[in-house]
Amino acid sequence: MKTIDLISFTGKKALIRVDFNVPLDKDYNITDDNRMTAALPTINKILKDGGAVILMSHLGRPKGGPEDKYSLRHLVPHLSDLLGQQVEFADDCIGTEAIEKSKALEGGEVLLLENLRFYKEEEKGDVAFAEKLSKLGDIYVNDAFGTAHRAHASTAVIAQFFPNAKFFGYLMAGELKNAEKVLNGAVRPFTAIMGGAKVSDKIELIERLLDKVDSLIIGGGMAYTFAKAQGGKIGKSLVEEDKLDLALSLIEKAKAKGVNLLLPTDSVIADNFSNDANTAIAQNNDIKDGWMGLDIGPDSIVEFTKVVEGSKTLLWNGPMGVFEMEKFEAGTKAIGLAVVKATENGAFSLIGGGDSAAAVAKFGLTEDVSYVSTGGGALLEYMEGKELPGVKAINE
Ligand SMILES: Nc1ncnc2c1ncn2[C@@H]1O[C@H](COP(=O)(O)OP(=O)(O)O)[C@@H](O)[C@H]1O
Ligand SMILES: O=C(OP(=O)(O)O)[C@H](O)COP(=O)(O)O
Repeated sequence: MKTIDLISFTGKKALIRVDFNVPLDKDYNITDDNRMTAALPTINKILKDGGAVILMSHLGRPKGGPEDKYSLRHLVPHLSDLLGQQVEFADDCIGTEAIEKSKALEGGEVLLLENLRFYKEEEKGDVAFAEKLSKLGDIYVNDAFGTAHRAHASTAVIAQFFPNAKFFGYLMAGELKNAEKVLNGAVRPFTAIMGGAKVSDKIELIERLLDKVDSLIIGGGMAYTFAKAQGGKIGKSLVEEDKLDLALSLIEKAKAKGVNLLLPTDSVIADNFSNDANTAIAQNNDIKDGWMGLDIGPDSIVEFTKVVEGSKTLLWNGPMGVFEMEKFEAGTKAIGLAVVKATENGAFSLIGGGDSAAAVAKFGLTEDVSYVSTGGGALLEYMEGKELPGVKAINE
């Protein structure tokens, strides 16, 4: 793999695409800095070599012009703390200020550019815009795994201007290595745990995983589409009516391939979507009219936990319930603890997806699993077997 270990950055300016798309509260405090800390090893290696670092990123989804709430300026104090040195900031990612500040940058110094998505050219993958960005550095490094599934100017198009000077950062390399380990080098038994809101988001992944896993656990909101497809009464639980046939065919495929498919047998049900709702336990095929399933129930926890704890490779994408509300967090927490127990017993556990990472963090388990990916959509697409534009651009 073409990583930054192949070169020394002494006397060079590295232009690094990072994914600093971090959540901010209304006072611009960073509520989860995982994506920033994950990029530190790359930045520090280049600084240690004596190189200068120019960081570029997007933040949020601005509509194509500057908006203060999406300014990367808000990240400068925390990034300076993390690096133990003052980070310079340019009010624009191209133009005179960016050029002058990059030129003036000495080895060991760090410059952060303003949000790339303040230009609509970024998401359009505009070649002229990519070329302007490319002028700022001598070497291009892509460490933005979370954005690697986007064919944008800074993530993919820019690479053509560095035919002999484009590399993966350590975060990219680590993410790809771990995803590969699960997808093509899994020690058995291999269990995938899928959850979250919608089946439709994860169909392709489920289909592909049926060729790889020994067990597939399906929980969360998507489980009710399976329950209804099998003739169950699901009240007003989340359902995708147009995916009922697909759910049945996935059950059939699992059977044909000898995959142990586990669906919840019971649920924590509620009379409305709120932490103040009245709750009860119900069989998954017998949920009262007007009630909805918002977490897996106690019997399902026991069944799922057994399989998780006996696994040697685990891929977890999507929470088991509405873990953001205390009344519906038990299923996700129990599965998280089972993943940790399996990991302590030698399993490799990979957690992916923004909400799954948030759930693991909420229960304080981040340090106790093998790897929490910084990618949501990017990891899913990689696992589905798609070529990520950000990866392809470096490799070709
Ligand atoms: N039974 C359920 N009913 C409604 N929403 C659910 C249910 N179970 C989980 N969810 C919601 O699904 C969301 C996460 O789904 P998703 O985006 O697919 O996960 P990820 O970001 O980990 O890939 C969470 O906000 C969670 O509250
Ligand atoms: O947060 C991100 O992806 P994710 O929501 O899939 O985790 C990335 O920064 C990509 O952002 P985008 O989905 O606006 O292109």
